[in-house]
Amino acid sequence: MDIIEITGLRKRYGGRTAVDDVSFGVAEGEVFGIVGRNGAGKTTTVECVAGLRVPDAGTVSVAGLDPRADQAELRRTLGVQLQDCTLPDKLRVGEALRLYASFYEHPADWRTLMEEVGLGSRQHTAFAKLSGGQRQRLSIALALVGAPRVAILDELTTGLDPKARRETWELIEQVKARGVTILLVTHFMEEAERLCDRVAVLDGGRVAAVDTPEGLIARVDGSHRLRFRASPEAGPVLRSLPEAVTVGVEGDRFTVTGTGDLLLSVVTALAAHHIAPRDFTMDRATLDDAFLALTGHTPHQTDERSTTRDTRGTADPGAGATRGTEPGGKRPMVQDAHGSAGAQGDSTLEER
Ligand SMILES: Nc1ncnc2c1ncn2[C@@H]1O[C@H](COP(=O)(O)OP(=O)(O)OP(=O)(O)O)[C@@H](O)[C@H]1O
Repeated sequence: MDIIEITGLRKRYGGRTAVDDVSFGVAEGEVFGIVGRNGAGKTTTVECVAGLRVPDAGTVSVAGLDPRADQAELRRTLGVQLQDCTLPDKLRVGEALRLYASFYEHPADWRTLMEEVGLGSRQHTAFAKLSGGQRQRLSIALALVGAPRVAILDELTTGLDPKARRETWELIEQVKARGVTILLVTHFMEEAERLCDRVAVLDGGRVAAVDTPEGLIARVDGSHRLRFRASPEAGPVLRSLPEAVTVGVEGDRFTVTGTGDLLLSVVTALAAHHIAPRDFTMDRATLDDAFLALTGHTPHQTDERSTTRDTRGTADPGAGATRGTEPGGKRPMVQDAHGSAGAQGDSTLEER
């Protein structure tokens, strides 16, 4: 049984369908990516997994739990870091971790966690004084302080500089190495390619494909590209190869795209005809190319169904958090549905 199972998930906001018949499963220990453009339905999907939204149709289960019906138990299983998260400016790193740890019966050791995420020297630093990368590391630590089996990390590296992004990736790899299952939302294909065992491509609220990054890339026609110089006789030889999808010629420069064993078949065929290629280079398609091939858009475009996001939250008093009340619609760093064992009331996010 998969640790996360989503079947036929559908969610509408007013007349707009955000998530439409989404199904996939996540195996325990996997880093599973959800990729898509802005507005594709990624956040809504993970909010349903976290029990923060009520699906209009379909079922979600996390370690056999129903995220809506079994909220108390879910808190012990699932750690959540949602997009645009924030904490009160004056709250210090150590205070935040100690506070969040206090919500759990069997938390991780917050001091150890603080060291592991590289914030040991920042224990007494106020949230407002942290850099973007440090805030993200803190948000990962807060998502893990309850020692969850599953962590949801939403757009973790958006807004980070390349160095901070790479450091965050290394941290996620360490979390994976502990056996934590990670549901990772991103619109950075490089991030998904590097970190994810499998990826669901969401487009217009629907699943366009679920596969390993390599599997998605292999679906791109002409996913391998060879460039070299050669004598004109190479043209007919290359065009006769079943592995070659396109053969371009400009003077003595050849560009051949294809799939599978393209390199081997090109080199073998040229050698058989005593043609020696020069200045040989090879590159392969990326997940960006696969995304474009699958959806017809680049991951950085916005879904035209999308509207400006509202704060999307209620001021649910828990964990000292101020969900939905921060300027700019920022959310608390870790949703209090899972961070505050003592939170009162319904933790569903408000809908327009
Ligand atoms: N609270 C809401 N009220 C109305 N519409 C919403 C609300 N939340 C999301 N939407 C709409 O639902 C669709 C899916 O949004 P969602 O945030 O799930 O997508 P996303 O892929 O996570 O995008 P982003 O990367 O921008 O967060 C979009 O059209 C969005 O405008």
